[in-house]
Amino acid sequence: FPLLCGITVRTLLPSFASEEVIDKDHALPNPSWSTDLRFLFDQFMKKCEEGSWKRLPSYKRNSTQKFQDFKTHYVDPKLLKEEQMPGAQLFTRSFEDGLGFEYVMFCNDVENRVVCFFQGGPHLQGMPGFTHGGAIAAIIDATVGTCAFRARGIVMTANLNINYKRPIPLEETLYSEATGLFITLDPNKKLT
Ligand SMILES: CCCCC/C=C\C/C=C\CCCCCCCC(=O)SCCNC(=O)CCNC(=O)[C@H](O)C(C)(C)COP(=O)(O)OP(=O)(O)OC[C@H]1O[C@@H](n2cnc3c(N)ncnc32)[C@H](O)[C@@H]1OP(=O)(O)O
Repeated sequence: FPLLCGITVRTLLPSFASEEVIDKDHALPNPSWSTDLRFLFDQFMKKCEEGSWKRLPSYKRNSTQKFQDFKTHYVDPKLLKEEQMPGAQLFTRSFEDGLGFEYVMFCNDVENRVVCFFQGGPHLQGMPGFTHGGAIAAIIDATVGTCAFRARGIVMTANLNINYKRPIPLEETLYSEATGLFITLDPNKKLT
């Protein structure tokens, strides 16, 4: 699946403590967003108005029909009892505003494309001053996975290759490249 993944990374001071709100759409600007991230967001919102692109909302938990189908068809119900994982939430949305993954995805379903604009917060640090490679992998996986999911339905990552061309320094904008293999799940096979 073709992917255009723009990654904007900068580190921020932890000044935006917010109450956890599960149902809030987090793929919208908040005060921690850099000028770059805001600029890219505004550019793609204009494309949305023209009709070719759509902004994807993002929540800490997912209750879409396909997500429910995944749980129903592929996962042992014993693993999914709400009382056994009351705090479960989407990894990339499990930080307070500004501290972790700040991102927004836009999709173009005609062209099978998803673009993600991402800003890493201070809790994603790896080597001092740089974004952790695992955090970069996570956001790429989520982006390519969303693209595959929209094109083919319920998929899981079988393989992800990332070229970390340079460490991502703080306060800079740059691009990473990746390829991934996503397998459409067999409805006759349980995962566990
Ligand atoms: C998941 C979507 C839920 C709904 C989401 C709803 C809304 C979206 C909201 C948020 C989006 C967030 C997006 C997050 C994306 C994150 C994705 C992940 O991180 S997934 C987690 C990591 N991945 C895994 O845990 C997968 C573990 N592996 C497996 O479970 C299995 O290996 C498998 C990938 C399911 C494949 O197993 P299966 O039995 O189904 O298939 P086969 O093994 O028979 O293989 C089929 C076919 O593919 C070839 N294959 C398999 N693996 C590879 C590989 N690594 N490299 C190359 N080829 C591979 C295999 O040879 C077979 O080929 P053939 O048919 O020709 O024989």
